[in-house]
Amino acid sequence: MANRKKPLVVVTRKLPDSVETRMRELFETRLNVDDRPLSQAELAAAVKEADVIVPTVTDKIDAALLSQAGPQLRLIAQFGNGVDNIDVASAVQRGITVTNTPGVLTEDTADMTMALILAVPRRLAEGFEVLEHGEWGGWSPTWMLGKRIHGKRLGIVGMGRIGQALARRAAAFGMQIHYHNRRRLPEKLEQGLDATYWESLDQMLARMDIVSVNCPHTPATYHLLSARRLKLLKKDAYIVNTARGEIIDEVALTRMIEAGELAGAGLDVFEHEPAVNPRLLKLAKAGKVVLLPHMGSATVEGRVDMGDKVIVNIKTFMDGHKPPDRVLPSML
Ligand SMILES: O=CC(=O)O
Repeated sequence: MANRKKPLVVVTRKLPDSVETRMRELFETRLNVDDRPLSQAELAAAVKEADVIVPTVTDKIDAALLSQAGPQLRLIAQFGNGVDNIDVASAVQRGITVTNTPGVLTEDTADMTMALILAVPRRLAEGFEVLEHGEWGGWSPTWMLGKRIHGKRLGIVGMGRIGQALARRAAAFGMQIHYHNRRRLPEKLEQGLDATYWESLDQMLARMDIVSVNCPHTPATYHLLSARRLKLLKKDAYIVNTARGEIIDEVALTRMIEAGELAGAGLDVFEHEPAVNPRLLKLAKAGKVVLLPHMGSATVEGRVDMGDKVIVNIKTFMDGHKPPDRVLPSML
């Protein structure tokens, strides 16, 4: 650690105050006080010097960047659950450990998913807009009717922590829970969730009223909901995505909603963030989609918990132990 007593930890974005204070106490820390995202050149300068880098979902830590890392870089402690911004295999090959912050954003992300499941069929954004524009003519038996949630079939794609937390919420709203996952859940867990397993994603998609994407983005899940698969959905089905934009073929999805081949969508994530396809924005104006700017895990409590996890991972690693939230290529 190059004549330094404490490891140099470079943090790429502004983190909650309490997290930054604790980091300063424990490590030699370079923070990003004005929260401007770092360019690739600035990231390269950081990995040349840092013992530990703390990136987030918006930083591209690919093989090209890692090839510029100094030999002192030992740990990439991601502030976030998803690690699709990091070339984990390259990092591990170079002897760099990668960690993330699983678990602490499960409930918040499941809440946001449920919020979108409610918002799209029940036309929340449209209702708000009517009031905002002073266009409300009063209650009417046939005006602003949405679709009932109760009794509908929810198909969860990816039944990990967030998928399961969503299943518990949706069951409380009277929805029937279906899921597709690489591995079937243990029988007890599946029964506890009263969830129906579909080995075939295609077959599940064809029968659902609402489909929620809750799997990680990996090479295997890129465009998992391809144009072909989206066509399997019922014409009056809705899609919700709080995972990663890349899992759905966004152009195909947009085209299908425009053509009336799908009822609508609730999206918290996009294929080319922070850019949002203007055609999706147009569909939002028309009340067909509800769009949010990647807010799934955005709670004060969640972000502090994520920061605390990052600190535990760094401290444990620096103390010579295996950090609790190691990410291995075999897990992806
Ligand atoms: O999207 C946020 C995360 O993966 O933590």
